[in-house]
Amino acid sequence: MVRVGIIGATGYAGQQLVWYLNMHKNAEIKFMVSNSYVGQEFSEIYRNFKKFLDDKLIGVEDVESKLDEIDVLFMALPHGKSAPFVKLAMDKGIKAIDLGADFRLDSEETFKEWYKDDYKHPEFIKDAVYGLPELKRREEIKNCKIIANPGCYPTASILALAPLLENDLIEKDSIVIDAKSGVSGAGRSAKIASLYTECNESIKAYGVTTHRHTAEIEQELSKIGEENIALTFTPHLVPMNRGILSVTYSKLKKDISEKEIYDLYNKFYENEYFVRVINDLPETRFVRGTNLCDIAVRVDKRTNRVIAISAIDNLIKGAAGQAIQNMNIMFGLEENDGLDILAMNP
Ligand SMILES: NC(=O)C1=CN([C@@H]2O[C@H](COP(=O)(O)OP(=O)(O)OC[C@H]3O[C@@H](n4cnc5c(N)ncnc54)[C@H](OP(=O)(O)O)[C@@H]3O)[C@@H](O)[C@H]2O)C=CC1
Ligand SMILES: CC(=O)N[C@@H](CCC(=O)OP(=O)(O)O)C(=O)O
Repeated sequence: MVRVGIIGATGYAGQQLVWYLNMHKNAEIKFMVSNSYVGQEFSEIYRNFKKFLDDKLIGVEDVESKLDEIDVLFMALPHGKSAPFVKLAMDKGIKAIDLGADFRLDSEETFKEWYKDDYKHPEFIKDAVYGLPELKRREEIKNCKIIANPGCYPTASILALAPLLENDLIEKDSIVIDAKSGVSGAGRSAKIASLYTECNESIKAYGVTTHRHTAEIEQELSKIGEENIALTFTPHLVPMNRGILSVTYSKLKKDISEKEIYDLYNKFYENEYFVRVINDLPETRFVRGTNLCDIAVRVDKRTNRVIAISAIDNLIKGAAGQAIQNMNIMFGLEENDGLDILAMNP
């Protein structure tokens, strides 16, 4: 049994972690931490858990004394807030999985440029592994102390583009990513932009040229493509609760058929339980509630562009599901333990 603690259990990503871990046969939730609801039952905040998980939430000041009870500490906190808890976990020799961005970027300068903040504990960057298992990082994930769990848009976008770069099929300065997210991606805290009246019956681009996920996507794609990649990433907010659709465009380097590209995608993802390379175009409703990522590709012969499209659930493959997938690898469990769920549709 893997014993876990969750800080930020009351946020959207945190409650999704709780949902999956609560029914994970090989994991046991030892404590859940909140900032605003200390002393209340978890099921008072998320009433779908009533009778199934009524444990009381503890405060951040109690975390240190509870670390002896767990094997791994999950953090689903605003940026910059996880690093001090990671330090506590490292001091106790406990593994840490951060759903935020505190250890995702390899360079302190890049972090400062995109997050307008300093890395809180840069001494741990070397110990953190970017936890996207489908990039063939399982050995590193298994042996590391800290998982920097990828962001939601980066997960969808990197998985869509990785086989093209691995096979050197595209011009590296030609990548454009047009991605759309449901509103839960913005978290549960009150913000005017997330109000029903602000986002219902409307769609908008935001963070154009400035979204911090650009750096994360560039970092990981540059490693696969073995050269520095700069790309255009434009996120959009759409009026649905969850889901990300990432539509990527890049210029092909050579004449290659759609069928040949599909063969390369199928080979790249042939042993990946959570990636489905599909012929139909991905839709968020078919991955909703799951840890799956659906991917399809099309070639536009007129422009010689390849369009790779992916769909994920931002809270699951884009956050909590991926974090549990990483935990499963770290603790030698089956990778799909507790995550073997299909979308309920309609
Ligand atoms: N939403 C998503 O789709 C995704 C989110 N993530 C990442 O996961 C993390 C959490 O995001 P999300 O769940 O959306 O955010 P929410 O705003 O929904 O939740 C934030 C959580 O952090 C807690 N918190 C806030 N401030 C503090 C503090 N100073 N000390 C301790 N706890 C604090 C809140 O506690 P309380 O409720 O008690 O106030 C809450 O549990 C972020 O880093 C985000 O980037 C990653 C991928 C996808
Ligand atoms: C719709 C929406 O607002 N989405 C969030 C992405 C949240 C996320 O997962 O990213 P991090 O973990 O890197 O914060 C945003 O664009 O900021």
